[in-house]
Amino acid sequence: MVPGYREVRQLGAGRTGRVFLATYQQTGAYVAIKYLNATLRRDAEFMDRFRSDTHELVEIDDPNVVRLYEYVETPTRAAVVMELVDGVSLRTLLAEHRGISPEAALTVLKSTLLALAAAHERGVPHRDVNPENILVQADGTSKLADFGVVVHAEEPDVPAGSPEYMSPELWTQGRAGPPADVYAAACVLFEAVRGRPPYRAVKEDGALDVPAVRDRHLAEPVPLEVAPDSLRDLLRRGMAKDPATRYASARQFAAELEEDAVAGYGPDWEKRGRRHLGELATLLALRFPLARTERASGAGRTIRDRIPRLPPHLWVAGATVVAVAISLMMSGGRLPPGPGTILMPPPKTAQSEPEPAPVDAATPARTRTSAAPRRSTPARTVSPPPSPPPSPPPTVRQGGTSVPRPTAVRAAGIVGWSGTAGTIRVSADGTGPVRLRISYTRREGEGGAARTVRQETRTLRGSTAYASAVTHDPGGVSCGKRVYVGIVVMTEPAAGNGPQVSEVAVDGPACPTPTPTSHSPTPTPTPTPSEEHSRTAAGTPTPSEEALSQPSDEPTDQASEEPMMLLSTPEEEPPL
Ligand SMILES: Nc1ncnc2c1ncn2[C@@H]1O[C@H](COP(=O)(O)OP(=O)(O)OP(=O)(O)O)[C@@H](O)[C@H]1O
Repeated sequence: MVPGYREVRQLGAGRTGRVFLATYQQTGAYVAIKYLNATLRRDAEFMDRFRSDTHELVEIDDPNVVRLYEYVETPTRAAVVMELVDGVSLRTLLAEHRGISPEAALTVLKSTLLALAAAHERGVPHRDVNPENILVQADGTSKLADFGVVVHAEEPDVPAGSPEYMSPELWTQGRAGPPADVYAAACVLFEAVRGRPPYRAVKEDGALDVPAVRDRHLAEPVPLEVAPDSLRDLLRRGMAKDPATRYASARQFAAELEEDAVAGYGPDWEKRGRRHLGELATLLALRFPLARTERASGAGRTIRDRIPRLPPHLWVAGATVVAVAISLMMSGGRLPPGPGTILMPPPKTAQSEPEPAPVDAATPARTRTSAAPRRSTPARTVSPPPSPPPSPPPTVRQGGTSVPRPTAVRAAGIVGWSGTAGTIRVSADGTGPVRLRISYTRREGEGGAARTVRQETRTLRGSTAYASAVTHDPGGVSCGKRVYVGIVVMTEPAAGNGPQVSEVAVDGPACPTPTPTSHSPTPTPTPTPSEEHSRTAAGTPTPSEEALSQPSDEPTDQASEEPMMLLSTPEEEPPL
């Protein structure tokens, strides 16, 4: 294992290695660690190139790129320590939902192209852009992972990469570079809207027919006829067979995408796209890396104990909120109990416990490239000593390289959620930036599915304890109807207690009672016991709600600097 980190559980394994969820021991911040597999480690050419790429990659601090914190190489391991993205891959999302809306597909593509532009401008191609390497978060933003980590094919004469996304010049001349990345990104756009890659061919046994896929990339026209009109130009130029007629750069592709998207879908296209993506990702929240974290380590044993006593009407399920709420509980979330808080029972079937992570603590670190957030000095690679020292060096960095110190978010919580207002509290172990991703949901009645009606992102910085007020217009409620208005809060870096969710019932006004014949007075509706835990849509705000209310809270998907109240005294830390 990488010195200085504690591995929590395996997140998955692909063709290039295994990925673990881990914490940085000094701060408790979550990270993801990828161990490159033996095939890659034995490939001297790959390793030389990858080592040199990491010098550039650690310097890239871009919201569209999964941040690379450290690259650590020992005689027996090569590990990439990176930002943990609490989300799902675009591959998983597409497998569940088939195609996504053109706006959502364009949103993902724009982020991917901006990530590529950031890396290309530092001279680093990605080499394997495909839906597995694009990670989508609950707020609909996405990040590109795995720069430079590309596996060689087992078949002879097949270049490294993923055949369904490989450009003609990569097939014929092995030329990986920015144009090939642009081509692959356009293939991802096609797959996102159609639910399948542009060129597919399978053998009788169901395995990919690689030579047939190659031929189709080389000779078959781009299947534009099955793509929405507004995407055709982008696909035509993005997937041009000749790199000279393709977009000149990822940045140019992104700029033209913006123009076409505005022309085709209006100025709000990205807001809608992100909202759609966020909804789809949120439905898969149980698969987020932090969804099972504390349960896996045993800390979730008292899940039932943490469920506040709720009236029966609050034990209701809407698809989105169920998913998030279950993930919250499985991650050991502790919501402040209150009448407006909704929590779901844990699933009936137990999830299997994770495999213990491989431990390699005795192996001395030999090469280490690292980045601390906002570090300005270039990363350095330490040359391996002639022979490993007899005992492992302390986890202190060799050669003066620094270790990442991302601010860890200890906990987040939602206090006093009323459907129209509430306060999000966040405690962190440092003053570095913490992004709050807030989604507001609404369900029509008990059996209704939750819809995300609004999302916003805020950035908190400069303190270790925050209270950030939110206000929300839950919309109208018809007479005699009840809706459930929810708030889902995630942080980046991910909070130690996982995503937070709270939901309240909001009742519409009483319907007028029909009085067919007489002029007898209309009976006053008697409040049901459950109404003690609801508030009416037209209800008068309580004094505390008034105190929290802010002027019109326009929906925004843009990151914004949040004016906030800083809590400086320890007792004012969130009650989490
Ligand atoms: N930085 C990260 N944060 C959160 N999850 C991650 C991160 N990097 C990878 N994962 C997840 O870990 C799992 C394994 O990833 P890995 O990159 O090894 O496989 P892959 O991308 O599916 O395949 P390949 O190795 O062929 O690129 C995937 O589910 C992926 O979504």
